[in-house]
Amino acid sequence: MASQQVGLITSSDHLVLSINEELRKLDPKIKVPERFIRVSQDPAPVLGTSIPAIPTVDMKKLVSEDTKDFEVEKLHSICIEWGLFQLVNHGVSSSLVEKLNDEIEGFFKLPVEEKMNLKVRPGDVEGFGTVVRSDEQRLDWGDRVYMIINPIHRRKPYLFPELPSSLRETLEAYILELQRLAMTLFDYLGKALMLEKEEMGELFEDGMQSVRMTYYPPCPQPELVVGLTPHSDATGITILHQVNGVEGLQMKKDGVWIPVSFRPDSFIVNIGDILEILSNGVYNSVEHRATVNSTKERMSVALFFNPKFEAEVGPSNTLLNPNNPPLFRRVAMEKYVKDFFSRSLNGRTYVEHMRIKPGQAGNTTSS
Ligand SMILES: O=C(O)CCC(=O)C(=O)O
Ligand SMILES: [Fe+2]
Repeated sequence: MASQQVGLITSSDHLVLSINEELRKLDPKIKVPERFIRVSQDPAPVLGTSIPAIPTVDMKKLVSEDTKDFEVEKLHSICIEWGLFQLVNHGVSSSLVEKLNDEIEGFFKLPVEEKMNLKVRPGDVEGFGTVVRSDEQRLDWGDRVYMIINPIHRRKPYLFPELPSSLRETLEAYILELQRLAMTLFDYLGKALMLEKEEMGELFEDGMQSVRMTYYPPCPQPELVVGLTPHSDATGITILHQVNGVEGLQMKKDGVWIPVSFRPDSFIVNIGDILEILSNGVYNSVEHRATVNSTKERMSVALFFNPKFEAEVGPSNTLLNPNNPPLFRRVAMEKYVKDFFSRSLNGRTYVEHMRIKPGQAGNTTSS
């Protein structure tokens, strides 16, 4: 039987792409179009046997007087060694999380024409769809919507306010809960790094926050594609929730891809570029990617927590001394965001771009 091509929806300017709804009902004989094929992109092996358990941080232990010293130590070594952990006993109610799951599933099931009302506009990166920067760009096997959610005046009037009202309300409640959680985590990360007491709060309170919701359809040849290109997050921390329990996240550790398995009632927290820079390289902004499978659709929602737009990002002065000079340049947050948005997701390129090269001054801003 002749192989069928999977339909793609592109906007007239070819900036935006979304995988057609028909992917849901894919005939297993359908061949993956060339533009999705990524096999040779990252040949790092995937650990198949004796997969190490993803480390766990227990929020209850972190905040309890009796256990917090031990848990902060643990948090510190996990952020150095892994840059990623599952957060249990996070205190976000399971009924809110279940409601959010239903809403996100409902959103991705909407007719594509409705979702395209939220499509990324030319020159922008926020909205529904993937920005396609060149004809050669290989595409991810997923549909996604990305938007800034905080500060509120930075919300695009045609995005967050235009989400279906029940999704918007649930997401709003979830964002509030996760803001609280993220600030608590920043507080303990500051303790773990032995920063000045107010340093984390001043940087991240009322910070720039964004959300990405992603839908990964089943793929007839999952080994040929990726759901989300390998990347590190340009954030302080990211809190990821896997909507329908289907796994697919992988992280790179010591040059090897490790499947990230976690308790369904936990969140995955990962260290982003900004915390690697702030900690002067002590913490690791972990490279990760999403894989897909042949039978099950997968969905995730990631909340990204960044410093406030007015802040300057750079290694914390508390950590610097003549024996520990800055490893990264300083940059105004506003510029950092602009630079990041002008690039495609791709490995750890941005954090490496911020690294001071031998002979380079440490106080220059990113170019
Ligand atoms: O879907 C996932 O598991 C990963 C999502 C992610 O890494 C992101 O949105 O930045
Ligand atoms: Fe990510």
